[in-house]
Amino acid sequence: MELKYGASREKPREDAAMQRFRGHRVGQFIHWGLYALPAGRWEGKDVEFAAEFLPRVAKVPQQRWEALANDFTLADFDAERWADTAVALGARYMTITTKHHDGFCLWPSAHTDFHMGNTPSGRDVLGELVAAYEARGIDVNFYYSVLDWRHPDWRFTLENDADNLAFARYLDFAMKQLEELAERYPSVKGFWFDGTWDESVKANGWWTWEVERMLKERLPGVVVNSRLRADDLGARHVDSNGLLMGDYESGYERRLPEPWDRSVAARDWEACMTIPQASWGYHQGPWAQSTLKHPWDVVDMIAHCTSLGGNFLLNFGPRGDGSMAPAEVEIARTVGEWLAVNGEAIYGCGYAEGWDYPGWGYFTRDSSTGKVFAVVTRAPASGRIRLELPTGLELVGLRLLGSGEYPFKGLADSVFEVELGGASNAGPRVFAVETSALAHPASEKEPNPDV
Ligand SMILES: COc1ccc([C@H]2[C@H](O)[C@H](O)[C@H](C)N2C)cc1
Repeated sequence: MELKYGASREKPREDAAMQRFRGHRVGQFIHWGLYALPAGRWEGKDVEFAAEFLPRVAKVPQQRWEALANDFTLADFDAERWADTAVALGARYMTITTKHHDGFCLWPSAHTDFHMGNTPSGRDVLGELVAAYEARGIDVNFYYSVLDWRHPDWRFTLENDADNLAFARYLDFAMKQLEELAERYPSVKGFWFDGTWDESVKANGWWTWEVERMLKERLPGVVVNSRLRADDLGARHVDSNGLLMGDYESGYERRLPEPWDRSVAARDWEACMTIPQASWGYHQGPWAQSTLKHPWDVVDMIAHCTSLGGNFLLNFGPRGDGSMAPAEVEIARTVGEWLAVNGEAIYGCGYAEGWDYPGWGYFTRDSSTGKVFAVVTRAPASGRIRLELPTGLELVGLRLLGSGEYPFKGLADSVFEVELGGASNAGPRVFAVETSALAHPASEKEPNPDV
């Protein structure tokens, strides 16, 4: 159907900026704002919900929430140290909450009084972060919440002309803030929009289309997530013709494509994930701190995303004083040490066409060399894995990344067995799989009676 504000393309972007984003595969998400000060606790009680939702869940009066800005002293905030955690993690990009749902801005915005300029330090947090991360070769993306609980013209729904007039003023305010971000920080590589699920935004698909157009005009190459977009009819992420809006699908929030489904690889996409079970902002309570993910589970998620051509954005919630949470830094370090040895199977890699899902982990393929990797994240109880190659190929070599050649046994045409040899304390093993065409044409694989 004819859409004015639908998808701007039918196929994935292939320009250099998008190829760079796609090849990053691993990013560091950061949620930081006033919510890090109470950190999930209000009036002495733990509120067992995402820390960044505290003002809503605990029904904090607006003035009391705004007064937190006076305590936002950045006593222990050091952009260099944050950037060092991204290096430790092996992240190639970082996405920072410029403004979350409470409306507080991490930059001195000219369009509101609720920003860093009106805090004791007055520091431009975004400016310091952009400098520190880019000094380490790490791209910076901006998260921006369209939803704004504080702005008087925000509306969840549009019930009457007064609502429409107010919300038009709000959209104008938000457009001005986005123009301001593009103006002040022109090296930013992407925008991650959030807070676009309400009826008010869905009824203004034109505005979401305009935002994408404005940003791409001012910042050529900039990457925009699908979560910004609504079309003429209010369809989100994917337009009413079934085409992806924005440059990559960003619907995977605290979840990955389950079950593993090769059709996901047809699009660019990114999954974002918390380290605690369910809080993006730092939550000090045992409700959050007792649920931190194991580094090897994070590695499994990274390999899962890569095997389906997606990026993985792991979230960090710095504490109210600006220090990173030690437990999160430790997880970053362990994951980064794994990536330092095995990143060859992740960075610049994607879906391995023709290689079936093996069950014990994932196959990935280097998008430029075609080299295939086997990432064993769920070693079978037998201690051995079966490598089933695409028909017509034979296994001529296995190289355990970080060590060297690895033995295997041929069981039949295109089926090989690999003895893993006990658990590895260095985390999931990765093999580079070298193959060549079978000397004799292999018989077709046994037909699978279940299909
Ligand atoms: C359940 O409804 C939600 C869940 C998460 C969100 C926000 C989180 O605060 C975080 O910013 C995440 C990326 N976003 C979707 C918003 C609404």
